[in-house]
Amino acid sequence: MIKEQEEKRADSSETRDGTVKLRNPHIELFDQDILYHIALGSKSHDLVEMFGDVKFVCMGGTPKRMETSAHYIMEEIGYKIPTGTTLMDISQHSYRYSIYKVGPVISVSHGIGSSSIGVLLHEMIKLMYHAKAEDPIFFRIGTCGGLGLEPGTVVISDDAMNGLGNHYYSLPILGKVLKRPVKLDKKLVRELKALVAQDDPYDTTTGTTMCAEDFYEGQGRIDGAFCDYTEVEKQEYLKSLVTQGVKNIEMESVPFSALTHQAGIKAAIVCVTILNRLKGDQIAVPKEVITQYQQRLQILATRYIKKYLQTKDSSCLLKGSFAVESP
Ligand SMILES: O=P(O)(O)O[C@H]1O[C@H](CO)[C@@H](O)[C@H]1O
Ligand SMILES: O=c1cc[nH]c(=O)[nH]1
Repeated sequence: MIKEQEEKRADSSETRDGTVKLRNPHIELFDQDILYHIALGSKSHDLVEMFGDVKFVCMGGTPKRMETSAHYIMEEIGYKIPTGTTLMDISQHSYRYSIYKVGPVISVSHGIGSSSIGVLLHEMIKLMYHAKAEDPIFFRIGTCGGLGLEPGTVVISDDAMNGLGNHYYSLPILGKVLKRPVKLDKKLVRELKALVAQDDPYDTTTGTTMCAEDFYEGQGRIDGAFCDYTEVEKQEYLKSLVTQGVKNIEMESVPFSALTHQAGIKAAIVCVTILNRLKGDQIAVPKEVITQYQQRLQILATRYIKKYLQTKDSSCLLKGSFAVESP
């Protein structure tokens, strides 16, 4: 009972008026808050006008995936931009991350690994705060290595842990290690699972995601530039992960789930396996197949977004960002 209550409380991302609260008293004292890596600022841009309607922030590793995803969402939610214009990368002048906006949905790339997504999360959370966006939900849609799963399987994370099996995000701050607990919204996991269609031609499962600090040795691969362990030791390690309920390995789940939880933002991670790590390390799947696999993530996230928009006031389908196409 107590556990249930705790879960309910922890699952609730809602602050009293739904806007994102910052746990940083300094920001309010600045003349302007410069969101350096996304090339936006609280004074240089009207962030409320630009992003006040945001309900979803979808993140994924590559700019191309997030641009494609924005186009897919645009099609699916029936969002129109003027003929002769195209979606534009709002943070193009940062040369770091790419941000697309389609009505109430932001689609943004986060690069590889904890520090890259960590920096972006600070700035996206602050962006939501400055924009006064209400109850935004964050999704990470990514690729991963599966453990005993058929390539192309979709994994909805219900927990995340680091390479030491810890369910917290540790970061050295002022010379001391700060640990922030990992927490994903259980209700959101259930809602996403409920959107899996019986005739989806692939499996969708839930489980713990391991977040590695590296693609090669950090994930126990034997195909990096260095390797000080044997194939047998690697297999033992991967099997021990399976016994801990780990379904997949990627590189951002821990900071993503810890920092969104810290900000009181509901968040979910949906990844597609591009290989079965119990069978090998090299990614031999053709790029076109990986692109098809990635569409499965867009499909699931978009089902959720559409359902949300159908049940809420569709007037949030208002503002986007587009650029005029050159003739
Ligand atoms: O496909 P993305 O979202 O980049 O996610 C996975 O792929 C990258 C490694 O190839 C890491 O970022 C990992 O988390
Ligand atoms: O094995 C994999 C595949 C994609 N991304 C990862 O981090 N690991």
